[in-house]
Order: sequence, then structure tokens, then C-alpha cells
Amino acid sequence: MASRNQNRPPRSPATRKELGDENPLDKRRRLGAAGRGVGPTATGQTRRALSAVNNGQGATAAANSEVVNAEECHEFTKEEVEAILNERPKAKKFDLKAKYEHAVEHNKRLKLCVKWFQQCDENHVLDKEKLTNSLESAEKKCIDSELEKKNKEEELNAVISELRDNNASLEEKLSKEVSEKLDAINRHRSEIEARATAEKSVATLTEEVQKAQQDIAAANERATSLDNTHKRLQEYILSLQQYNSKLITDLETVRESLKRVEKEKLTIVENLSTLRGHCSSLQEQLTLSRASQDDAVNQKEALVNEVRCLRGELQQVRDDRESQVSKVQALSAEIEKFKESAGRSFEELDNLTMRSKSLEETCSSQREQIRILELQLAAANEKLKMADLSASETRVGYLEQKRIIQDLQDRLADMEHKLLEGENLRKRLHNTILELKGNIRVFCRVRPLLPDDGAAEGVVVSYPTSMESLGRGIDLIQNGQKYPFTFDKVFNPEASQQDVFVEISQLVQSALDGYKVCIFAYGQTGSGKTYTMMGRPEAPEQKGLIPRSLEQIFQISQSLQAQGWKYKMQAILFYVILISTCYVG
Ligand SMILES: Nc1ncnc2c1ncn2[C@@H]1O[C@H](COP(=O)(O)OP(=O)(O)OP(=O)(O)O)[C@@H](O)[C@H]1O
Repeated sequence: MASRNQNRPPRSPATRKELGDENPLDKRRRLGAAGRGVGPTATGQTRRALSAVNNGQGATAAANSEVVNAEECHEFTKEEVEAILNERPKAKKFDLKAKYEHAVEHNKRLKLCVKWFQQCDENHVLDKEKLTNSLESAEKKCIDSELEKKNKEEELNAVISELRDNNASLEEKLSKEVSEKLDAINRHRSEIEARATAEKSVATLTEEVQKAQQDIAAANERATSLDNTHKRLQEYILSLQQYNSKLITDLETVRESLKRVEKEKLTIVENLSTLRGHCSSLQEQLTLSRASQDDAVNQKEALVNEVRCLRGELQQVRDDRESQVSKVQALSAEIEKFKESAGRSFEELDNLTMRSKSLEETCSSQREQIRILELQLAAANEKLKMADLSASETRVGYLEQKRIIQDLQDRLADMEHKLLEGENLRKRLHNTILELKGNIRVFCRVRPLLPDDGAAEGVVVSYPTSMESLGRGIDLIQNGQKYPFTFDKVFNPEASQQDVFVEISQLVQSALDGYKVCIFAYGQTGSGKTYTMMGRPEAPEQKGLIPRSLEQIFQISQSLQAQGWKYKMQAILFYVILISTCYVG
């Protein structure tokens, strides 16, 4: 059977109050312990839902007795009461039996409802009695507590008067203590200052401590980083070893680029020499133009002197002419006088006319001379102008040439600088490669079998073909056991003198770059040391390392001399120590 309370929607307390049918259970809760034991729950009965009230129909007769017990304990809500009151028979109009049954059922429920109301009323009466009892006891308690309160008030007044006395004495004490406190404050201030200085010193000390701690931490970090770098270096060494083998392959490409660089260098050197030739020709031109300029200057000076002389002569001639003209004027005045005096003597007149004619002739010749001199002066001036023009032209040309020479000298210096830089870069790269390859390198050369060696008894030497030791490893086989060896390079019997020299030539280049280099051969008697170092001079392709190195040294030193390098070679003493197994050069 489903619980009714579960199906019924919850009712708010406000609705109950509106209805005036406050739930007795709520009421009991309000009253607390006083309300307990009153009402149907006090008997321990459980309150169950009244299914007959809700359903109205379909309740079986067998269950009715049980339902009635439960119905006696049921609590009615306002809606339920209204539902019961408003309930109308649902049977058909003339179904009297059904109507009757419904009326019986309805009547039963109404009775239950009335019963429940009566019970509630009884409960309310009981509650009221309880409440009046408790009110009386509470009033008694209140009177007792008021009496107690009065007693306590009297006690408290006595205590207050005592406290006031105490307060006055305490105020006196307080004033004393205030003065003491001021002293204490002053002392405290001085202590604070002292403390501040102490704190400062503590702060500096803590800073120092922190610094020291930081230093320690940094040292620890450095130690760990050093450990790490040590590990990394070990790893790096391993990687370098791998890288070294890779470099050997890269070396070929680098060598090619080196050759290209050297070719470029040669072209630069050629350009440099042509530029130098051009520069020298320009300098010659410059000296020639300087000489021509000097000539022009000398010519100009001579012409200036000549013009000065001619000007002097012209001035003199002009003076002469003026004196002659003044004389002619005087003579003509005399003639006039003579004519006026009416011909004193005709002879004198003739003489005078003769003299006058000759004077006029000299005058005209002098005029001619003056004209010629003026023409000469104009020509000399023209020449002077021309000389000035040519001098200024030569000066301009000279300046132009000087500028070109300066340009060329700058370019030359630039080229030389670039060449020097390129050479230094090449040196550094070359020697870095050599350092990467290893400062100490050991090569192994296996000579071919000679007729004197006799027939070979099986294979005693083999060359591993693995990538790791290709061209670097050699296996010696003795009594069926293999002994592997690894070198920087292994030359097999087919390797030519040139092949060996290719490896050595880089060291010779290093020696020319100013690094100290030592090459020596070591091996058993008859193993081919002399052949490798000296070779057979009669056959050019079988020349050894020493003649090839010397050739390289002279060749490169000559080519580098053009770049301004100076090599000083001294044959101090070339030791060739052949101590049966060792060859030191
Ligand atoms: N790579 C080679 N190719 C051809 N012949 C060789 C080669 N190496 C050495 N020989 C020959 O082997 C012989 C011995 O060589 P070599 O005299 O150079 O040996 P060595 O080590 O200088 O001996 P020792 O220590 O006694 O002077 C010579 O006849 C030489 O021509």
C-alpha cells in the first residue's frame, strides 16, 4: 500500500494558519516536552494514510476493518475536509444502490473527520491546561529571579563603591607609572636606535651571508656545469672522433675549394702585377708631364723677360719719338721764325729742310720700329697666354694623373689587404683542418712484395672494408689469428708516391704558414722508409717526400714573394738519421 503522504502535495504552514486548523503535530513541536504524550502519537501508534478517503471506491470489504483502525489515526487537511464536504455521488441518476453505497461511505468518512476534530479539540484543552501550569511556574520563577536581582544589585553597588576607591588609588599609581613609562619610552627609543644599528649590521652580515651562499651556489652550479661540460666534452670527443672521419671525406671538397681559392689568388696576383705595371707607366707619364710643365714654366719665364725687355725698348723708343717730335716742333717753329724773318738765308733753309726731312725719316723709321715692336709684343703676349693655357692644362692633367695614381694606390692597398686577409683566412682554415685531423698523425704504408721477399705464404695482410675503418684499418694475420690495427690513414701497396705526398703536402703548407712541423718515417729494415722519404730521383714519378716537399716550398715561397712575403731559408744541416729502423728528417 502506497503511503498517502507521499502522494499528497506539501502544504505550507501559512495555509494551515489561514484555515485555523494547525496540525496537532506542529503544535506539539511548539510546546516541546510539555506537549509530548498528548494525542494519538503518544500511544506509539503509527499514523497511516486513509486510502478509503482518497480513493473512495474499490476498497474491499476484507481490508475495511484494518483501514478503519488506520482511519482513526488519520489527520485531515483542509483540502481533504473540503473534498469530503463537497463530494457528490458519481453514480447515475437512478442508480440508487450506488448512491446509497456512496452515501454510506461518505457518511463514514464524515464521522471519521468529526471524530478527528473532537480528538484535536481534546488535545487542545489538554495543551491549554499544560500551558497554564507552565505559565504559573514561570511567573513564580520570575518573582524569585527579581528578588535575586535586587540582592545582586545591592551587592554590585557595594562592589562599585569599592571599585571607585580602587580606581582613585589606581589613578595615582597610573600617573606614577606614566612618568616611569616616559622614562622607559626614552630608554626604549635609545634601545631602538641601538637596535636599528644592530639590525643594519645584521642586514649587512645577512647580505654578506647571502652573497656567500650565492657564491657557494654559483660554485656548486659551476661544479655541476663543469661536470656537465666534462660529460659533454666526453660526448663531444666521441662525436669529434666521428666528425673526424667525416671531415676526412669533407677534406677532399675543402681541398678543391682551396685549389679554387689559390687559383683566384693567382688571378688577383696577376691583376695586382698588371695594376703595378699600369701604376709605373702612370708614374712615368707623371714625371714626363712634370718635365714638360717645368719646360713650359721656363719658357714662360723667358717670354716674360723678353716682353719686359721689349716693353723697356718700346718705352725708350716712345721717349725718343717724343723728344724728336718736340725737336721737330721746335724746328718748325724756328722755320716759321725764319720764314717770318723773310728768308735770311736759303742755304740755311735748305739745310734745315734737309735736317727736317732726315729727322722725319728717322721718325718714320722709328715709327716703323715701334709698330714692329708692338707686333712682337702682341705675339709675345699671345705666346704667354698660350703658355699659361698649356700650363693650366698640364696642371689639370697632372692633378688628374695624381688622382688616378692615388686611386690606383688605394685599390692596390685594398687588394693587398684583401689578399693578406684571404691568405690569413686560408692559413687559419688550413691549420684548423689539420688540427681537427689531429696534430699527431700516424700513417701506415705497406710496400709491395719484392722478388727477394720470396713467395707469400697465404694472406698475411688484409684491409677492413667497414665504413668505420675504411682506408684507416689494417689486419695482420698470423697463425690464423687476426690482429687489427687502426691508423689515421693506411696506404696499400698500390699507393703511389704522389698519393702519400698529397697527405704530407698539407703539413709542408703549414710549415710555410709558420707552424712547426716534423715528419719522420719509422719501420723495420727494408720496409720502405728510404723509398718513401727520398724515392728514386731518377724516375720523376717515384720522387720521395723530401724532394717533393722542397719543390713545394720553393714554388710557394716564390709565388708568395709577389704578395710581399719574404722567406729566408737557411740550410743549417739536414739530418738524415738512419738508425736501422728510424728515419728522421
Ligand atoms: N712502395 C714501394 N714500391 C716499390 N718498391 C718499394 C716500395 N717501398 C720500398 N720499396 C723497395 O723496397 C726496398 C727496401 O726499401 P728501403 O730501402 O726504402 O727500406 P728501408 O726501410 O729504408 O730500409 P733500411 O732501414 O734498411 O734503410 C727498396 O728496394 C725499395 O725500392
